[in-house]
Amino acid sequence: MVAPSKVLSPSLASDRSLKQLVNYLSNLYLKNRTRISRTVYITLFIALINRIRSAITEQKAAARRQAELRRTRTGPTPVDTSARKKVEINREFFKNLIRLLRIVIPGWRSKELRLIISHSIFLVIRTLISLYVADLDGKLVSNLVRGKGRDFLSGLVWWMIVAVPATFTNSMLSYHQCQLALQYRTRLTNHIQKKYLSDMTFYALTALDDRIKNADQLIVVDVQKFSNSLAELYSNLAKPVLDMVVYNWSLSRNVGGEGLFAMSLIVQLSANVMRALTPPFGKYVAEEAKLEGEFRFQHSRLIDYSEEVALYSGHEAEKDTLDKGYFTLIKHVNRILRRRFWHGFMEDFTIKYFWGALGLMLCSVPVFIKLPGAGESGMGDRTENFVKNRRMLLSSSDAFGRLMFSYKEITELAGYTSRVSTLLEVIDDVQAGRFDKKLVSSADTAENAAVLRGRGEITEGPDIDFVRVPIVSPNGDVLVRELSFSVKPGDHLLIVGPNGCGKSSLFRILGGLWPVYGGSVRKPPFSDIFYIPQRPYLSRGSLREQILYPDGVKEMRSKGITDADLHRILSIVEIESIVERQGGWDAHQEWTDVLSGGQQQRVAMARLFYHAPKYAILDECTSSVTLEIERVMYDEAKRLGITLMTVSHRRSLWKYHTNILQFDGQGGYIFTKLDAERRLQLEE
Ligand SMILES: Nc1ncnc2c1ncn2[C@@H]1O[C@H](COP(=O)(O)OP(=O)(O)OP(=O)(O)O)[C@@H](O)[C@H]1O
Repeated sequence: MVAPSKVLSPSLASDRSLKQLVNYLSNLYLKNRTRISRTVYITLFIALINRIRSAITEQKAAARRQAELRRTRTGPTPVDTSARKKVEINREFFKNLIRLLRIVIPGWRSKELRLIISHSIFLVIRTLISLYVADLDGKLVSNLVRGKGRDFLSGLVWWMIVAVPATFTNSMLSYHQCQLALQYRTRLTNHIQKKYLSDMTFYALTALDDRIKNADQLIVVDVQKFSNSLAELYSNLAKPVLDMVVYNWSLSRNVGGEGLFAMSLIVQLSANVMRALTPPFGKYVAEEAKLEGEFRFQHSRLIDYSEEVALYSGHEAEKDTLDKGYFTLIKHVNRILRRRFWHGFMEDFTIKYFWGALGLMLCSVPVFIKLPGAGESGMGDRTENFVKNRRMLLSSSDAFGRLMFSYKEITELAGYTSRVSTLLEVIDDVQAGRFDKKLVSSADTAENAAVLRGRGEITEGPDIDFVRVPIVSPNGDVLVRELSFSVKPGDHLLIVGPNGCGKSSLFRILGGLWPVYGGSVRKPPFSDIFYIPQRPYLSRGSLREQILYPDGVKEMRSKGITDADLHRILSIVEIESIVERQGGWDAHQEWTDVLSGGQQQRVAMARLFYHAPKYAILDECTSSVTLEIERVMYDEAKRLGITLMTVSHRRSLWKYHTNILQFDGQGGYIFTKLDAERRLQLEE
């Protein structure tokens, strides 16, 4: 019999296919002009067309709803130039596919391979059951024709018994296919996220390289589509190939034409019955889209704040949040899968077998109940036609149709393979220090080009010492040709200069985000330097985690710090009241929305006191707080023995520093002591 999903598949429901179907049904009608078939064909014909039309309308409406939902949840999809790349089925595709297959099926003993094997076994079982059902069908019909009521009834009982393993196998196949897609996706997402959140790759990918514009879209959407496509392709290729071999071998034992008509009636009638029993899949899909959107949003957020997270070295904390987002989504998808499994079981059983049995009983009416005008020979002719039609339908629409569609699916898979592979290639390049960025025109000058070709030396030490280090932006703009300065523990450095002269860039080099193109840099280990930006980064998590970031509660406990200590830290910057106001330390909020700009800067200061690092970079981080709070902050930081490097235009801050690095915005700079005389000069 033909699955209802196939009858209603969008491809079949296209105008051309519909025309072919109409022609086909008309031919059948002309060949079978008997009284009963005329009535049955006309009814089924109208029902089928109605059903296809309503399926098209439903699908269009669902697609519109999905698109609407995606727009409201995630905003417009960013344009990715890699998407426009021409994708072909060639050596490159197979090479990339094999590379991805090695990730999603990591070994002979992997769960994925076990799933593929059991999926294949169920495919074989389904074909065998189909053959058996075809055989049984033939016997039933022949008993019907011969008027053997007893044999017909016992055949009918068998039919219902076989229905149990048959429908179970079908449900199992779709369950396996979804499980396989999910497994592939989990493997690939874990693989990519592990790489993406190591070695500051998430920062380098956006800031230092132009090839990937929307890593979030690739990781969240394209990986999923690739996984689905790969899982679908296997069953869509394996099944028709298997069917063709088996059906050729078994010659005339097919199910066929009558199945299509019976199924169209069954689909029509069962649509009403099933509606009452169908779980709210629309709601589930909406929820799934919402969770997808949230997961994607978390990735977008990481891109928005990649610099801050990188300088905080917060990749582990971010990975936790992303993993949590992903597993909430997968939990939901798994729940839907289980519902779909039982719904599919029930749907298959009712539509294909229960209603199939009723259809056969309907055909038996003229045999057991004498209809006026119906002759014995007419019955035999009808049966023969039915059997002939069955064979025709299966051989023409099933195996060949599937194989034809599989080419389209392979092309789609090639598209997703190319996108996911490009992401992995660029990640590998970026991790190996190979960047592809459009350079500014000034990078073409001989002198600047020479700077860009060079490489500097980086060593670890107790202090910060830059010797003749060029400051170069990622697009090759040489901001300062040679910068030399040093900061010893206990020195406090003030950095001033016009906008865009390279003040923050200095910290990007210090934090290891930008490459060192020349000279030598000596710096303490990354864990000894703490960065506070002008726009404080507030993570997704509890209020407590905002103070600890990028530490978690486990690290806090291991450091012997308690909530009372955190409370004391907050009271230094006079925001201890937010604990009560926001609902305690464990309260979860979108903190950037609920805290004011000044409060957010104070939380960042509290974070500095919690970590008490050896060095702190304060990048315009007191712009929204009062002079009094600024004083408290500098006094407390110095009391904790933190060496400070401040970027600020505020004069009030000069008195807290011992040295000054002053850029002129033309590539020149002065590095000197910041004593009373110098302060006077600056004030002039
Ligand atoms: N990811 C990037 N890609 C390309 N250019 C960048 C990038 N980040 C910064 N730049 C450029 O580097 C230059 C120096 O930037 P930087 O942020 O160091 O300026 P700044 O001195 O801190 O300025 P401000 O006082 O406005 O914060 C600017 O011209 C900026 O456009």
